This record gives sequence, C-alpha cells and structure tokens, in this order.
Amino acid sequence: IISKTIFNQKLEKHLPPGPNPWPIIGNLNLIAFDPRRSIQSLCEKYGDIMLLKFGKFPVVIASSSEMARQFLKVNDAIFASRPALAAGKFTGYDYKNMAWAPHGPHWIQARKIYHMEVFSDKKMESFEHIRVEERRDLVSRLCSLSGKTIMLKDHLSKYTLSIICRMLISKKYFVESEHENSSSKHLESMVGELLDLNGVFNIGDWIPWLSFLDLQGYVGRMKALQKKLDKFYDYVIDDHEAGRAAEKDFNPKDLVDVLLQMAENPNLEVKITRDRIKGLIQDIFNGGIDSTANAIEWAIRETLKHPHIAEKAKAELDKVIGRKRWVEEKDLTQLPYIDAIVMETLRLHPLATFLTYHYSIKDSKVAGYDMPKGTTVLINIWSIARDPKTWDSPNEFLPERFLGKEVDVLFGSNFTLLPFGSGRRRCPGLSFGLKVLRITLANLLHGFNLKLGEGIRVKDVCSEDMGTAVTRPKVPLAVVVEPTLPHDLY
Ligand code: HEM
Repeated sequence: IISKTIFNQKLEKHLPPGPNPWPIIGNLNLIAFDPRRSIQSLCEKYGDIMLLKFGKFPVVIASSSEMARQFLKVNDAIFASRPALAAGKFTGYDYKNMAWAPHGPHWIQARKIYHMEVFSDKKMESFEHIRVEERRDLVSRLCSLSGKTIMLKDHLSKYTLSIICRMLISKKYFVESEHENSSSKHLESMVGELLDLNGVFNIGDWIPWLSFLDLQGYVGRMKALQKKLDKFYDYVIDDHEAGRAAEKDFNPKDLVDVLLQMAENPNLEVKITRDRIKGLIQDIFNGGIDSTANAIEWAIRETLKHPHIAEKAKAELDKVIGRKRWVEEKDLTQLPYIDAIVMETLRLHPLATFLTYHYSIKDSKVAGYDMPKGTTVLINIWSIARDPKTWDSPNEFLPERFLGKEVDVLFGSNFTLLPFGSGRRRCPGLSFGLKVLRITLANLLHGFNLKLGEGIRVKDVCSEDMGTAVTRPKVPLAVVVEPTLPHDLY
C-alpha cells in the first residue's frame, strides 16, 4: 500500500528522483547520523537534483551549477524564503533577525538597512580606519609572539570580532581579562557556537511532535546561548540609549544608534522593536566573525601546505609593494596572485557545505519538476565547486586556475562557484568579508614568514574539515611567525 501510494504520488506529480521515504521519518533513516556525508553520497547516486523527505517535509538537494541557477536565478523570487526551524526561533529572535526571516516586509527592510547603514561604499570607506587600526593591532600582536607556537585562528577571530564590534557598536565592550565572562574570548566562543548551532541538523525540526524531547540537545544549547547573548545585547542597547539621552542633538555613531533612531520612526513599514535590533546585531556577529576568520585560516593553511604558493605570493608582494610598507586596500587590485589564492580558498573551503536553507512560497516547476509550496532547498555549493565537469583536478589547491579572473567570479553570477550564494538571499556582507580576507592574507604573507608549529611536517597539515555543516578545519593550525619587514613597521 505504502509503495503504491508513493508510486501514485510520483505519477501525479513529476518529482525529482530520490530514495523512497518511510512514513513519519521520510528519509531521515538515511541521513540522521552524518547528514552531510550521507546527503553527498545520495547525490552521487541520484544526480544533480534529488528529492528527500525530512520527516514529511520535501527537501530538494541541488548539486550542479545548472540546478543552482534554476533555484537562485530563474526561480529566485519563489525560493528566497527560509523554513521555520528551531535555529531561527531560538537564536534568531523568533525569526526577527535577517538570516532566518521569511521573505517579507521585515526581511526587505532589514536588507535595506544593512545596505545603507553598514555595507554601502560610503560606509565601508568610513570604516576603513577601523580595519587599518585593527590590522596594525593584529600584526604587532603577532610580532610580539614571534618564535612561539601560536594558534592562528584565535588571533584571527579576535581581530575580526574587534573590527565588527567597532563598526556595529563602537566599542569592544569586552576587555583583555582572565575573567571568563568579561573577556573577548567569551564573546568569540559564543559567536562560534552560534554559527555551529545555526548549521545543525535538528531532528525536532522535521518531526515536530518529537521536538519536545530535544533528542540531540541542540534546542537546549540554543536557548542557553541566546540567554547569554541576550544579556550582552541588553547591556549594549542600554548603554547606547544612555548615550543618546545624555547628548543634545545626538548624532548616530554606529549601527545600534541608527537602529535606535529608526525605532522612533512611526512611518516605517515594520516597526523596529528591541528584539529586531538584537536580531540584526546578532546577524552581523553570526555572519561576519567566524566566516572571515575561518577563510583567512584556510588560506594560510593551504599556503603552508604548498610552500611554492607562499613564495609566489611573496614575490608578487615584493614586486608591487616593496619591503618598506604594509599592503593597503587600494593596492589590492594590483595583486592578482593573492586574489587567486583567495578564490581558490573559497572554492575548496566554502563557509558551509550547503547554502542556508531556501524555501518556496508557492507551487512552481523547476527544471521540469513539480515543486510544491513549502519545499525546502539545499544548494550543495561544496559539490558544485568540486564538480569535475567544471574544474580540472577539482580536489587540488591550484590558485593558478584563477589567474586572469577578477574576484567578482565569487559574487554569484557564475553558478559554478557560490561561496556567498546568489540572488536575493546572497550574503549581504560579501564585499566587507572579501575585503578583510584579501587585505589580511596579503599582509600576513607580506609581513611574516609563517612556519608550521614545532614538530609538524608539511605532509601532516590537515585540509580536512570536521564534516559538519560549517566547514571548520578538523585540526587547528599551530604556526610560528617571524616578522620580515623593518622592525619599526610592527
Ligand atoms: C568570507 C566571509 C563570508 C562568507 C563565505 C559568507 C557566506 C554566506 C553564505 C553562503 C550565506 C547564505 C546565502 C544563502 O542563503 O543563499 C550568507 C548569508 C549571510 N551572511 Fe555571509 N558570508 C561571509 C561574510 C559575512 C559577513 C562579513 C557578514 C556581516 C558582517 C555576513 C552576513 C550574512 C547575513 C546576515 C546572511 C543572511 C542573508 C539573508 O538571509 O538574507 N556574512 N553568507
């Protein structure tokens, strides 16, 4: 009876191929224990578009550039929403942030605010001094640790966190301290956990009547984390409100000031509440800190694994910049090999295996298949960027393949490479993240000899990730840094 029902359904509707689902659990039996790897191997079997059932919910996996184009360009307006998952409810202020917001007036308004108040060319320029100062701070900190084995990622996360804090909330709020709850390390670890929890596969999302059991403990962790972050945001907002109250003719200095000012505007289509302010701050913490730090770490890791690539990059830097100054943002267009390393890094090590879930708001037909309203879509950017039909030697780190190409191949109009997504939901922090990644990588290679930590051999440098949705390196990178520019530059 079951297979007949399924067969009839498939006849009535032209659905993408995929394994037959079980009642209640759908195909969860095939993927629940190692979702990422299981989905990848099912894609190999069923092809570039596959239908799975997560519980009773249809989930389509798109694993080729053409299928990505179908969802992110041809049918973008239909698939630009998000499913209502626990991560959005418990870590996205009940979908009042941007990343988990369904397509609608709140999300449209939020994106406009981001574009105008954070990522416009004018704003990006006005924040340049922050990026310069924090970069100086990073290189002098690294210089002071020269000769010692350090965990590079710790320094990179601290650096991206400081830039974001100063742009968003003007201050760092957290100080260098041994006290766990007031150190920047504390905020960093909360933000790292936030990113991970936003990528988990939570069974209760797909079998809602089981959600109260919180079988994997993720919802409990989300709630506990959100409570801690909420306390921090309350403190920041209260402090900003006090600043506004104390100053006559107050001039907004950062995004929180701007949002508080907008909250007083009765004519906005969607009222900006305190929770919406928190959600929007949280998006930038969630999206901007670890993503960029991870990408810089991956790039350095690959150059350590392939010393000839580091040498070639240094030769370019010596020729274009010389040995008497640091690289500045205006130099970036003169450094094609650095850009090639960046592009190859984001090809092999995207932030996540799949883009954040997309979700359809009405019935549609995609590539000849019927897609009912409420279909969730996972775009498999990891497989697309390693597709042997598009890429020669797809698993090798070969920056040369990008020589002669501009970094805008990363912007999503070429569906063979989608590290930032494409279409309406494309990453709004793209140009900021990319700028920080390019300039930091260039300066680290220019100003330091980076060597592997004691006892680590080149062949031991691991390029594997942890196998979770967010592609974090399996083994943290331990390095020794040696300054190479004149001492007064550090
Ligand atoms: C190398 C750095 C970064 C990478 C690789 C990256 C990647 C991504 C990806 C793949 C998405 C999902 C797109 C989709 O759903 O189709 C995304 C969304 C997003 N990113 Fe980024 N990102 C980076 C940096 C940043 C930065 C610096 C910020 C903010 C400061 C940011 C904020 C966001 C937000 C808010 C979203 C959700 C957009 C929405 O749902 O409308 N990201 N990012």
